[in-house]
Amino acid sequence: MSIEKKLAVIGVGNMGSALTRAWLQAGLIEPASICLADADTERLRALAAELGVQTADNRQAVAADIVILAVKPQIIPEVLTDIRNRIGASHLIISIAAGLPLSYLEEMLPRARLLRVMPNTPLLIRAGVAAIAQGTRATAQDLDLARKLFDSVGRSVIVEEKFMDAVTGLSGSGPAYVFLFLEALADGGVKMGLPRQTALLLAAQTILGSAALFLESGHHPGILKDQVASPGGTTITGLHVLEAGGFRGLIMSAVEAATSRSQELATVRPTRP
Ligand SMILES: NC(=O)C1=CN([C@@H]2O[C@H](COP(=O)(O)OP(=O)(O)OC[C@H]3O[C@@H](n4cnc5c(N)ncnc54)[C@H](O)[C@@H]3O)[C@@H](O)[C@H]2O)C=CC1
Ligand SMILES: O=C(O)[C@@H]1CCC=N1
Repeated sequence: MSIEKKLAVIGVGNMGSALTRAWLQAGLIEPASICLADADTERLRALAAELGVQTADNRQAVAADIVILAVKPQIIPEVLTDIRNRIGASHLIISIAAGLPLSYLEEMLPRARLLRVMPNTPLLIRAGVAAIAQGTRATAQDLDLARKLFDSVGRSVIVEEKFMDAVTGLSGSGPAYVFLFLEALADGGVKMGLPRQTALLLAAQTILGSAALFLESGHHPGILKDQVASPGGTTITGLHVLEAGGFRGLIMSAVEAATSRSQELATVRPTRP
């Protein structure tokens, strides 16, 4: 199930390179149909040589049907200055920049069809999740194409744009919270005498298996938690410590803070190019 379009990725740092690799590994697009652009020419050259794709500067790269904007939100105005004169109604532009509203992009690129997407890094192993919000000029076919792109590397959901900052605070940033939890879980095991590698494997498979059990069973997480906690046993003793330490509240506050930061990023962009 490949796509026949030409695709450009502008900004091939953590997320732009992850997307490119993942789409190639998924067989969604041929290397010859991909063009990458990045201000860091050394990184660009190395990645393109490894993946067998073309490179260009930002202006040339947009000789493509689909353009992924994968630079930091603060850099987007600079990139738009480079490309805006070359962007027309034939272009589908997909911005993955945190916080940046579709209204701004639609104003800057007055003819392009636009989508705002928030993916996450597990897409590298085709286990990502991406939320997609539709711009006013984007069509149903554009949404279908975006779903195809992001479903090929995990799952996707369509959301109203007003939810994108919360999505960013939850699943966009979420992998980092989970890695922190994974590391801490393993650290606990190491403190109790387990070898590091064994502790990391136990922690990782516990997180993976628990998430899969939730998704496959369809049970509320509280029911699944209760099934682990034997009366008077070890789990309820551990849970008490987490509750006393405000674990749930802390996680909720992290999502809230990251969401607020995403909202802030909508306003810190430099002035109109
Ligand atoms: N890292 C993540 O997990 C996620 C990131 N995002 C979004 O993806 C975007 C990129 O984030 P990261 O990949 O983490 O950042 P990054 O810093 O790793 O990559 C940004 C890339 O943009 C390049 N760049 C800088 N100025 C440029 C210019 N004028 N023209 C072309 N390229 C330029 C840099 O050289 C770098 O390679 C951000 O907008 C972020 O909000 C979205 C979802 C998840
Ligand atoms: O930290 C960030 O700003 C980006 C957006 C979501 C994940 N990483």
